[in-house]
Amino acid sequence: MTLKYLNGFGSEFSSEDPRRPGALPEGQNNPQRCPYGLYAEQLSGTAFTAPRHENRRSWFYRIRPSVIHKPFKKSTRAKFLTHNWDEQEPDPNQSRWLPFDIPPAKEQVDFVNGLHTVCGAGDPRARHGVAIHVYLCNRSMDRSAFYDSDGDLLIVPQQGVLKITTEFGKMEVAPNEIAVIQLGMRFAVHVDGPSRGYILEVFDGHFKLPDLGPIGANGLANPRDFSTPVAHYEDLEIPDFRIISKYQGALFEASQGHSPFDVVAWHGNYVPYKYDLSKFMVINAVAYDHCDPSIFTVLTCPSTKPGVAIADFVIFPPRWSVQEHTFRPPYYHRNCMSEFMGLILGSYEAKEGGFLPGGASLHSVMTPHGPDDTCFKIASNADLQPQKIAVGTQAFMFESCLSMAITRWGAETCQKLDAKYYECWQKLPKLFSDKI
Ligand SMILES: O=C(O)Cc1cc(O)ccc1O
Ligand SMILES: [Fe+2]
Repeated sequence: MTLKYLNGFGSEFSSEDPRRPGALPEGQNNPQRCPYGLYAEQLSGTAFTAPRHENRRSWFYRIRPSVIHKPFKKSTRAKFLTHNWDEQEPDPNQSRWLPFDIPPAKEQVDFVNGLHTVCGAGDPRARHGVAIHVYLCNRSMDRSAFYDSDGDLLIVPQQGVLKITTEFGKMEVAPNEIAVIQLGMRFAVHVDGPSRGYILEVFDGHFKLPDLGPIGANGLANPRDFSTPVAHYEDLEIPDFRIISKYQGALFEASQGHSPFDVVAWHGNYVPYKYDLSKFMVINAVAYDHCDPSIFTVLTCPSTKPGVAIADFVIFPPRWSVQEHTFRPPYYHRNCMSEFMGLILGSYEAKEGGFLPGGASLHSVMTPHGPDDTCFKIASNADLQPQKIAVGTQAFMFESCLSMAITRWGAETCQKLDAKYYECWQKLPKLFSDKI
């Protein structure tokens, strides 16, 4: 079935399941009795009093209000989900992980159980911080839904299509697309087989489109290319349906006797959405020199300091490289921000090998990094013709102003950390001479 979507970013949407025309109350949010005997429920994504341009909320018209559930109890799911940033000694080294293993078919793992935290910083209780997780799973969530009370989730599938049922409706998210499920939104993930991807969780606030400054009114990720599901309800009595909440870094679950995906109509501007990365309008240098990668920012979660992001989601899309008299790959650098990178498809221009789809790297605050020796040699001697950076590649970066710690799972348990990563720079030659 081809799913329908509503297009736009930050828009006021309204949607009604076509099976119940007129379900959305007209002219008011809280009629004394809602159409079809539905309950009205508001989901607030910002403080009631947030300035109008930032205010986010949606109204659900649902078969039962969310409050009908038994008490939450501590959950034993997702053993490697953590916000304990003190499990390991701090490590300023360059880190690179080989592709994370998806569990074999004999171990049945769903999206929630398959959440593994790699690194992060901050505290959801102070509502400030980030966590970077990978999901490694092979079966669909069954009679359960998940929501995050700590932050927004930006989900980057690398292998396998995610079929995400949300309170707002359904969306399908394939590799090279992303989904954002914001604070508190309930969802369940169905998969067709082995599935792997990355998740950026931000505790501070919501993702925005970056300002475009002199770029003008159009470019980068265009608002009309973001897609939000349309209302779709199920009216199901299900004994012991589990609502799983991530709350203050731990998982809790509550039992209820019905599906939470019972929203017949909704309206508002606080919604889940997806975006196809191939739609990104790439802008870059067309004369000389290497632009900073902020030119590829898809979404940003700003901090309170102007221009400084709690986390940016940046991609490295296929594009033409045309700069004259320029070393075209990423420059060598040390950054006051943390750079976590992953690879969705293909290969990354600064690394010839070792950085593979489904793997990752972390270059922490002020940790030096840049092209490996092979890349340096090739790029320093290349004939600078216009060159297409191959279609079928997509690396990305979660860049954060926070100094992130690696978890025990990331450092040890996953057994994917490449102890030889540093070697890729050791053969960089000394080229210094007395000739200019
Ligand atoms: O380190 C990286 O590979 C990411 C990156 C890419 C780039 O083009 C410039 C700076 C930068 O940090
Ligand atoms: Fe970098």
